[in-house]
Amino acid sequence: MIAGESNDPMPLLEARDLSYSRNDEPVFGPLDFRLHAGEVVLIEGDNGSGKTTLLRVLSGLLAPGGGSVRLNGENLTVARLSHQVALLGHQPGLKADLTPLENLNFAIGVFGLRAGITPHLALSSVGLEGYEDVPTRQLSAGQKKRVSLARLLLVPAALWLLDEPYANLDREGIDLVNRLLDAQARRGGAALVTSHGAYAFTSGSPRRLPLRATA
Ligand SMILES: Nc1ncnc2c1ncn2[C@@H]1O[C@H](COP(=O)(O)OP(=O)(O)OP(=O)(O)O)[C@@H](O)[C@H]1O
Repeated sequence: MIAGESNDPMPLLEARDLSYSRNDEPVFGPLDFRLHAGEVVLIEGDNGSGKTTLLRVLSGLLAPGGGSVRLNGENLTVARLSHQVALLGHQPGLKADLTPLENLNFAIGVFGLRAGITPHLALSSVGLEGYEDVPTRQLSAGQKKRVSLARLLLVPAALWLLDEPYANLDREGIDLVNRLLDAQARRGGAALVTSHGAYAFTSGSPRRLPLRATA
């Protein structure tokens, strides 16, 4: 039994005995953790400790080797994942030939749109006003990262899985990520964040989930 289980409100995300192995070699786990609405949790670990692999399992890209993941008390399904979980990976996940606006409209078509925001508003919130119609291939790495952040703002997912969201960003971009995480927590969402940087989510003192290389 996990400490505090009987008194806890329903967690947004719950992992029990979660593990992943590759070629019979353990990558992480078994892990038990819960993430509640309004929480940002930092996943910490050395290079190769399994942080990216964990996020890929939680986002449904990889099947768990063992254990279970529940979202709002229910087992993961592809339909639930696509509308409730947003993954920001190492790669920006954008079509290079499309403009930022076209990329965002594509994402809205697949994942839906959060109430009260538009693609133009999202792009201006991440400092990309004036870049709406530029082919994405012409953007810098940091500007592409900002388009990915605009996509997070647009989609209605309650759970954000952010893999090194600060990578390629300047100081102002780092502050932007922290403001977005704050806003996500305040509106009742939650986020799991991997980062090597000491600048990660400095608002309050976020809970930390340590991962250790198992091999
Ligand atoms: N596609 C793959 N094929 C085989 N092994 C892989 C693959 N991806 C990752 N690994 C291995 O799985 C382990 C965990 O990798 P993972 O990328 O999850 O670590 P990480 O904690 O995110 O690392 P980093 O801090 O360097 O980003 C490593 O030992 C890595 O070599």
